[in-house]
Amino acid sequence: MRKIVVGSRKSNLALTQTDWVIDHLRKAGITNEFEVKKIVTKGDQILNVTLSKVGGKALFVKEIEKAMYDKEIDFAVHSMKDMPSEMPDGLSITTIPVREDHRDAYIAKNDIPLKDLPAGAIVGTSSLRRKSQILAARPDLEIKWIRGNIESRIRKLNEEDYDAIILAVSGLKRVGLSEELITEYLEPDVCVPAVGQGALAIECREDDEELHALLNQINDANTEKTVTAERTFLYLLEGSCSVPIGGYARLDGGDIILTAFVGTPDGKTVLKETVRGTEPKAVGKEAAEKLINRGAKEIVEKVKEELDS
Ligand SMILES: NCc1[nH]cc(CCC(=O)O)c1CC(=O)O
Repeated sequence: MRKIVVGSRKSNLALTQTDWVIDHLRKAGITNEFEVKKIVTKGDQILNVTLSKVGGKALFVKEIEKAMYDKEIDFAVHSMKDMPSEMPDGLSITTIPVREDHRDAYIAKNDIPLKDLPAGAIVGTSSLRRKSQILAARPDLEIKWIRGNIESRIRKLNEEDYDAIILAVSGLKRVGLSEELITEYLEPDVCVPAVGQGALAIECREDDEELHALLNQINDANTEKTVTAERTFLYLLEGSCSVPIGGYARLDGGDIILTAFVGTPDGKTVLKETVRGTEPKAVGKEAAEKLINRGAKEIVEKVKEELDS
């Protein structure tokens, strides 16, 4: 029986996600041997600059994709929200397992609620999407960039001058940190999450049909539907996680309900649309068109120009 080699970044989050997938494949009855191969990516090496300035999420996936082309690895597990909206030739996201919590977590020193933070309090995040929405709710706060893995952000909250930080609930749970750290769960009506947040993307060679059949055992049709609606919207806006875009879709009976967000980094303009429908791509497209009609493309273009300069 074929041994399957899985590529993973070295971070605790990446290794945990990879182990989660292998564990679920085993539980689904797959008896193949699995080997995990650790790969160091550029994104892991560059820690002292704003992520959006150095090329965004592509930095985390390039080396892994090369290993896949070279057949050094057979598949890789990524955070869905780190996946570019377009995939390189010959590789695709073949499998989407069931989604973890989609929300952002607000974690404050001394558990002070977001509405009670004093003016000028410092909130740490390196995401323009989070910055835009936090400033929209609280224009009197200060946003300060914070980098590093989840564990080191929690440490920086305790040791540096941050009053609060924002992290994905899913990441926190996956690395085994306690949800008791969370002061508030930010529902999508307060902070629309990143497209794909909480979901995993399993990427492999398009022609590896034997592997597709195995991986299909852990595909989750509902997550696939909602993530497809979200990613269609992201693709049509030519967005990535380095610009202030968010999208979250849920199911209501047979309907998909997508809330899509585009804002300016200063939070002064916040555009949101909620679209309901039955076909994921049509829902994503309708949300994109509605936001584009309201000037979303111009916002995205302007942010991209500022990041380039
Ligand atoms: N941007 C980094 C990143 N990429 C994926 C996750 C975990 C969240 C997820 O699984 O979607 C995180 C951490 C965070 O945003 O707090």
